[in-house]
Amino acid sequence: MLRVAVPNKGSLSETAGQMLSEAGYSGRRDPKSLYLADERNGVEFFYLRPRDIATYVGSGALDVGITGRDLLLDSGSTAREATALDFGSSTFRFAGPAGRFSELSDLQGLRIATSYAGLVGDFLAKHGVTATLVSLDGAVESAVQLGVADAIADVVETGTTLRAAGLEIFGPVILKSTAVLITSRDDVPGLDVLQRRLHGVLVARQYVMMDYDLPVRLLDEATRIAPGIESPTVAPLHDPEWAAVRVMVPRADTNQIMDALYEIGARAILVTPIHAARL
Ligand SMILES: Nc1ncnc2c1ncn2[C@@H]1O[C@H](COP(=O)(O)OP(=O)(O)OP(=O)(O)O)[C@@H](O)[C@H]1O
Ligand SMILES: O=P(O)(O)OC[C@H]1O[C@H](OP(=O)(O)OP(=O)(O)O)[C@H](O)[C@@H]1O
Ligand SMILES: [Mg+2]
Repeated sequence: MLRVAVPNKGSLSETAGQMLSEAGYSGRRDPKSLYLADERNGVEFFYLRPRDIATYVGSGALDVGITGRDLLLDSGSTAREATALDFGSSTFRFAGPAGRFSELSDLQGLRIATSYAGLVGDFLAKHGVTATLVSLDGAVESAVQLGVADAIADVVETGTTLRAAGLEIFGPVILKSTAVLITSRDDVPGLDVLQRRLHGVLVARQYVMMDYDLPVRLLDEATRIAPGIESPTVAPLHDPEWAAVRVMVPRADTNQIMDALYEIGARAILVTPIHAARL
């Protein structure tokens, strides 16, 4: 059985569970369960703290896991990123009292609070800055007001937490993070199926199916607007001058593509969601 680590709590937990469920795997009913055997799919799920997942996967105790790229790098584990999963996106940034800092070298000799000492320590060393890291478990934004640090380095999503604490970001982007599938071996039986299924979920979320009718002479022009993954499916209509076209388009571009197709003469343009995909 493939042994998979899944976040049991925190920002990544709910969406990771949803993705696995959309990929056809069983999910735990009790949010406190730490283990589930999905016999039908040949997979065992271990629900662990996201921060610990890279350690389990890197050691070989578990085959694959879902965690954050920032947590993977912070852990120093030998596990590697196999697939980016397109949720739980954030940036990792330095922040300090509004107006006080403008560049990385301003941190020389100061105290930086963070829950990601490995990641921040590596970044500072690479850029030749020496600072004292103050390791905290969370709610790092309060560290400056409370006087235990001069600046912080933390996850920023909307920036609301920073602003509320009177802080602003400065200096280079330390990391762009997202949820990732990690592994330390390529030869695990069942890993390819898991990856293909998760990729299918991403495709189903990122694309919609578009159907429309079009005069045959306009097919090339329409294909330039919506080329699809391989190429659109074209079927004849009873009227020999018209065709029915079916094509996948990126969900985010749906309305622009519909407008452009209508403009050149497409009619009966219909959009439907994709529930599952295997490309
Ligand atoms: N707004 C966010 N806040 C925190 N983490 C986020 C956010 N958006 C994405 N993430 C990602 O979630 C992961 C953090 O996992 P973690 O378990 O620490 O979640 P958490 O929401 O901070 O939970 P907790 O603080 O209760 O432990 C990191 O990879 C981080 O980049
Ligand atoms: O930019 P924002 O949208 O405000 O989100 C970022 C905040 O969210 C996370 O905190 P979390 O709720 O995980 O608490 P924690 O700091 O205790 O982990 C993170 O550590 C930041 O504090
Ligand atoms: Mg947190």
